[in-house]
Amino acid sequence: MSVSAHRTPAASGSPADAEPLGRAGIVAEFHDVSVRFSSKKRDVLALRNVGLEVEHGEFVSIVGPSGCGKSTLLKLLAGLLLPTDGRVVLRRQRVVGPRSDIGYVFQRAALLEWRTARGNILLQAEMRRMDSARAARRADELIEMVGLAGFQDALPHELSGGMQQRVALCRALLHNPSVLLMDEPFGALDALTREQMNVELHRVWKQTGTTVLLVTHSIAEAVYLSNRVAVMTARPGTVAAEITVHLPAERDYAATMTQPQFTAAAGRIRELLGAESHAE
Ligand SMILES: Nc1ncnc2c1ncn2[C@@H]1O[C@H](COP(=O)(O)OP(=O)(O)OP(=O)(O)O)[C@@H](O)[C@H]1O
Repeated sequence: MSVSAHRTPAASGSPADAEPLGRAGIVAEFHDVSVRFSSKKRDVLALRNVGLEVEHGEFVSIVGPSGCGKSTLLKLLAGLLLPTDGRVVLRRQRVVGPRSDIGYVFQRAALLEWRTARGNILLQAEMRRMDSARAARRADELIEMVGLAGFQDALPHELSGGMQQRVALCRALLHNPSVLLMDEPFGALDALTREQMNVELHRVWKQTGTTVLLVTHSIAEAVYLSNRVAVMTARPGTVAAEITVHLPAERDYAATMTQPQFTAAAGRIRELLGAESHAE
């Protein structure tokens, strides 16, 4: 199938542009980005003129109607797709192929069944040929940080869904990526586990200082976790509004849910999404 939003050639990734682009302090940039998927059967304009910037250390969530191109945005930043128009920039270099300086967490943990939790985390190190002693130290630190201590030798089937996602999170953070991309990482978990994972992710984000771009369908999750929430329109998706979340860095879950800053941000996002779902 020929698609105009090309999958990028494997194992490219070296930035073509030597001159740094964009502004210092901005890690990820989408400039006027459009993506069209064209095949004999279908022609889909998935994204239209998307503009978004993510600062170093920021936590930005992306919300929007189903099919508006949220996952496509993450794939563009990872270099797994190239835009039809516009420019995607990561760490001041244009994305021209798969980038190794990102971490990716998906809805399903996708762990190797025959490897222990620690073995799954260290897979990242093996694929990247990282120094094994350093990787092992980092894996142990992360296991401790996400509360998996005592389960490092468990096989995936011995872990709950939440624990499996913690393993996936450790695996994605092992190489200290410049951006952590998370695509509905807690969508398959029950509501209570999801809340616990939100609290843990917030703590891990504060501890590591990693820049995070999270795709979610949960307004509460987006507001609780983020500095900023980008709200997208229905397809062709574009960023309709950016809501800054004015919450303290310390966020107790239950208390946060009732804070006026939380309800104001969540209400505004709900309004914007409601307007979208009624749009033609
Ligand atoms: N590889 C592809 N080839 C053809 N069309 C694609 C491809 N990837 C995505 N699309 C289309 O692009 C649009 C955006 O898809 P995407 O998965 O980015 O949306 P999304 O907002 O993440 O959706 P959801 O919230 O339902 O997961 C959809 O219409 C989808 O069918």
